Parts: sequence; structure tokens; C-alpha cells
Amino acid sequence: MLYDQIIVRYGDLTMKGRNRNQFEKRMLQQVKQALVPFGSVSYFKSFGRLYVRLNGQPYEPVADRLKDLFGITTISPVVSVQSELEEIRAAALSLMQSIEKPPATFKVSVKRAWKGFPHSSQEMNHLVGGHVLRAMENLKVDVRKPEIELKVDIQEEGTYVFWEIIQAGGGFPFATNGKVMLLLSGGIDSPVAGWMALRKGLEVEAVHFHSYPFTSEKAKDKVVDLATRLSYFSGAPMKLHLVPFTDIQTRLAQQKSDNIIITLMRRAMLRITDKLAERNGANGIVTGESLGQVASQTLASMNVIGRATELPLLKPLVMMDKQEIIREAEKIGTFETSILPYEDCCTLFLPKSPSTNPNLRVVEKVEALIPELDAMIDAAVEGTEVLVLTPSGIQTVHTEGEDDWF
Ligand SMILES: Nc1ncnc2c1ncn2[C@@H]1O[C@H](COP(=O)(O)OP(=O)(O)OP(=O)(O)O)[C@@H](O)[C@H]1O
Repeated sequence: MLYDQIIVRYGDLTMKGRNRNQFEKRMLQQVKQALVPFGSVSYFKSFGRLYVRLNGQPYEPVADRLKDLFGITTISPVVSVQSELEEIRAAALSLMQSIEKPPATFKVSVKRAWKGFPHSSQEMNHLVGGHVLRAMENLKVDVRKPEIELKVDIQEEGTYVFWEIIQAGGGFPFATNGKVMLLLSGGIDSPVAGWMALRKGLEVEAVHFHSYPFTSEKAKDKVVDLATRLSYFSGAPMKLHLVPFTDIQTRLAQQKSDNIIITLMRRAMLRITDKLAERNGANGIVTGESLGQVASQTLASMNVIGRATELPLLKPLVMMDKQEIIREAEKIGTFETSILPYEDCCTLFLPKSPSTNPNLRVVEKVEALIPELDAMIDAAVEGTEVLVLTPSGIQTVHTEGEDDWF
């Protein structure tokens, strides 16, 4: 096999004035965790880049895994050799010959970072380019718009030869920007919002409200699958809080304020999430809301619902169109799961004409007529089941109310 290493570049970090060492440490941790299934790979850090040494592993699956991680801008599979002319020439030639669809044009771009190397970059462009041209009959040099730009990076510890630059996830490494709770329904939108939060370097804990037995085990499994998929992108385990919401929903429905029932439910959800956030050290709540999509997502509704928490509400999809959100969901591999036809707790209580312009005072008055609501919210928090998910399945299960689960 030709490639023996993968260069990992992380761009956003350089632009950030915060502690770069911390970021790099996190980055390495994240990459190591994500590559555990590949066993024998090892790591080398140099000049703000990470080199993943493949040690005999095929490069494609490792590259595929790396390109889905955040904080990484681009990756390149490389052939590494000693910084010695003939070795570099041989590596350049075999790499050019290995390209599946033989190119008609190319150029060599040498970067000599190690000044102890006996030839300048210019000389090397010719020395390497000439060698390749002599061996490959139909190939020509095009310095302006070559089909392949063969890069040769000469460092003291070795020389890296490559041509592919593959886009990776971008954003920030996992958990470098704090922690949030993600309201994860079984729908299309909230997994996309969760993915965006992860890309911003947020640690995400998912919260799902279910109305078992009105909602089924299958509806729960669906959410477990979605959170599991999200944990793949973080390269770290993800907590999923499963909140029993049946009693609260049933009680709210008894108020017979049908047109604001969704508003009341969403506010109760936020109050519960607020408490879960405090217990788990999160500083914000992410939702999959998108302006104007349904009655509860008008600006007026968002205002009344949002008053139920003092935590910042992050809504990454708020200005996106449904089609754009669907495209993202397809890209990240959650769409197929999201469209499975299992019921969500809120759709069970969907009124005929939900208010698009709820009045905060009316909503607060209705809530005040339920003095037991606070206690019910506390009970829902205590009864919350917590799963810890990894891409390979559920790791542990406990109940929020238990003191010593860990
Ligand atoms: N059962 C639930 N558990 C957790 N969060 C929920 C639940 N239902 C709704 N949410 C949160 O409220 C947001 C708005 O939900 P709503 O059902 O109004 O819209 P949606 O556009 O269908 O969202 P989604 O596609 O994410 O279900 C969701 O994106 C999600 O963040």
C-alpha cells in the first residue's frame, strides 16, 4: 500500500485567540477516541499539524472517519520518505502512477521547510518533475491549471508527498466551546441542529420527552438511533436524557386551553431542560426550530415559549428553509431515521387551531391555575432515564434521581 500517513490540518484554531494548546490537546483526544477501532495507528504532532501514522492500516476507512470530525479543516493521505532526493523522486513517481484516472497534466509544488536540505524548492520542482515526466510518457506540465498538483513537503524528520486535499468537518473540536442540552425530537430538524452544535465545538447532551405508553418503544428506539448517530460525529459518548412527559401533558390538557396547549407543553419542556442543564453543567439549550414552520415557531410563539428559561436558546436552523434542512439531514445520515413514522409526544395533543400569537399573560395565568406543576416538573426530572451512547451502542443506563450511578 502506498499511503502510510494522513496529514490532519486544523484551521479554525489558528484564527481563535484562545489557548491553542488546549484546543490541540482536545483535538488529539478526539481523534484518538474516534480512531480506537483502527487499533494500530499512531500519532505525531509537528508545526500545528497532526500526522496519523497508519502502521499498515488501509487509508480509506481512517480518512473517512477523520473527515467527519470537527475542528479538522482538511486531510491528505501522504507517502512519507526520508528527506533524500532519490527517495523523494521515487515516491513522487509511484504516487503519480497510482492515480486511478491517469492525468494529462501536472505540476510539482515543493515546500522546503527544512533549510538543511541541499536543494532549493525551485531546484526540487525541476528535479522531481523531470523525473516523473521521463517515466510517464503522456504527461505534460501545466503550471497554471494542472489536473494534479503534486505537493512535496520537505521537513527535517521526513518528506511528505501527496496530491489530495480532502475537506473535513471544519468548526471546532469537540467540547471546546462549552456544553448545551439539545432538545431532540424524532423529527428531521433537531438532529441537524445537534450536528451544527457539535460542529461549533459544543458538547451536546440530548433530551427527549416521551409519553409512554401513548408513544411507543419504537419511537424511543428512533431517538436512540439519532443520538447514536450524533455521537459518531463527536467521537465521544453522548448522554441521552429520556424524560417521562405523560403526566404533565395529561394535566396540561385538562385545562382545556386547546389553542395554547403546545405553548404550555414547550414551556414545561424548557423548564425541565433548564433543571437538567443545571445538574449537568450545561449553559444553553439547542432546539431545531425554524421560523414560520409551524404555529409554535412564529416569532410571537418563540417569544412566549422562550420566557420559560433564562438560559440562552440556540436555534441554528432558525433562518433555514425546510429543503435546506432536509439536504443537511441527508448529508449527515439522519434523514432516513427521522422519517420513520413513529409518533412524537406533542403530535398526540395537537389542537385543531393552535395559536400563532399566544399571549404571555394568559399563558402564565393558565400555568398558575396548576399549583402542582412545579412538583410535576421536579418529578419528571427525577424520573428521567439517562442513556450513555456511543457509535457502537448503549454503554450505560441510569436514572437522573440516582445519586451514585457512576
Ligand atoms: N418530544 C420532544 N423531545 C425533545 N424535544 C422536542 C420534542 N418535540 C419537539 N422538540 C423540540 O422542539 C423543536 C420544535 O419542534 P416541532 O415539533 O414544533 O418542530 P419540527 O420542525 O417538527 O422539529 P423536529 O423536526 O426537530 O421534530 C424541535 O426541533 C425540538 O428541538
